[in-house]
Amino acid sequence: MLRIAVPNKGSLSGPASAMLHEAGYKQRKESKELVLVDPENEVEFFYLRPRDIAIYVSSGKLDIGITGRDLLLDSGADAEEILQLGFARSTFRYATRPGTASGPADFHGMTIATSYEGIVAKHLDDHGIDASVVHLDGAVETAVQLGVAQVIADVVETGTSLRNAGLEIVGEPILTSEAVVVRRTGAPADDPGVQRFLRRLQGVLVARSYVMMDYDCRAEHLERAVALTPGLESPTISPLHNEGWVAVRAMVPAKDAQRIMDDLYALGARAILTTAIHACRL
Ligand SMILES: Nc1ncnc2c1ncn2[C@@H]1O[C@H](COP(=O)(O)OP(=O)(O)OP(=O)(O)O)[C@@H](O)[C@H]1O
Ligand SMILES: O=P(O)(O)OC[C@H]1O[C@H](OP(=O)(O)OP(=O)(O)O)[C@H](O)[C@@H]1O
Ligand SMILES: [Mg+2]
Repeated sequence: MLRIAVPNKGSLSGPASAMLHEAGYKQRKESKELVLVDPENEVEFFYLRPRDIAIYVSSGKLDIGITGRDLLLDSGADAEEILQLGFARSTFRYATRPGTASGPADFHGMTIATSYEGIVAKHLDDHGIDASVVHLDGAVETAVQLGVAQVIADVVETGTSLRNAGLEIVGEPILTSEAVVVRRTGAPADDPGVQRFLRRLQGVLVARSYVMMDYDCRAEHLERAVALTPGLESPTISPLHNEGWVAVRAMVPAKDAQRIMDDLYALGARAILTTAIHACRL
């Protein structure tokens, strides 16, 4: 049975469970459940603190886990990401009060507050910056106001938390993060259970970002129409009862669907329909 670590709290928890549910797995009904067996799908889910997940996976006690890239890197655990999941997207950045520093090179002798000590210590070391790091569990934006640090390093999504604390970003992003699937570094890549799990999640990712598009067009416009809807491999073309017309079916990126429909219409295509994809295996 495949043993999978799932975040039990925080920003990753809800979207991770939703994605697993969409992939056909049983998910816990109550936030107090710590382990859930899904015998039909031959998997066992362990609900763990997001920060601990890479450590469990690197120990080999669990086969794979869902966590944030930033948490994986911060842990220093011997684990690697094998699939990007597209949620909990953020950047990791330094911030200060305006006028404190124009770049990380100015941090010499300052104190930096963060919940991600591993990432910050490595970044400072890599750039030869001699600053102290103070570890805080959360709400690090307040550390400057309370005089615990002159600089913070934290997760930034919209920047609202920084603005509310009167802070501004300094320097380039230290890293960009999103939810990822991790496994122990060098674990066999061809494990059939892991491969099946990844295919299911990839199916969800595709179903979320593509729609199916159908339309009719005159045969003489087919090449130009197909250039707009090339599909993932190649579109399906079927003859219509009306001579000189064909029906086309292709997957298109959901975000482009309306623009493509406009362009197809302008080309003379008609009966243009888009439908949601609920699940797929490519
Ligand atoms: N506002 C946010 N937007 C996007 N991703 C976020 C946000 N806050 C945290 N994350 C991501 O969530 C993961 C951190 O999860 P974790 O549960 O430790 O923290 P949290 O979501 O801040 O919850 P908590 O309230 O328990 O601190 C990281 O991968 C981080 O990049
Ligand atoms: O750029 P924003 O959209 O404001 O999002 C970033 C904030 O969200 C998270 O905080 P969270 O609310 O989880 O609290 P925490 O700092 O205690 O973890 C993160 O730690 C930042 O503080
Ligand atoms: Mg947080």
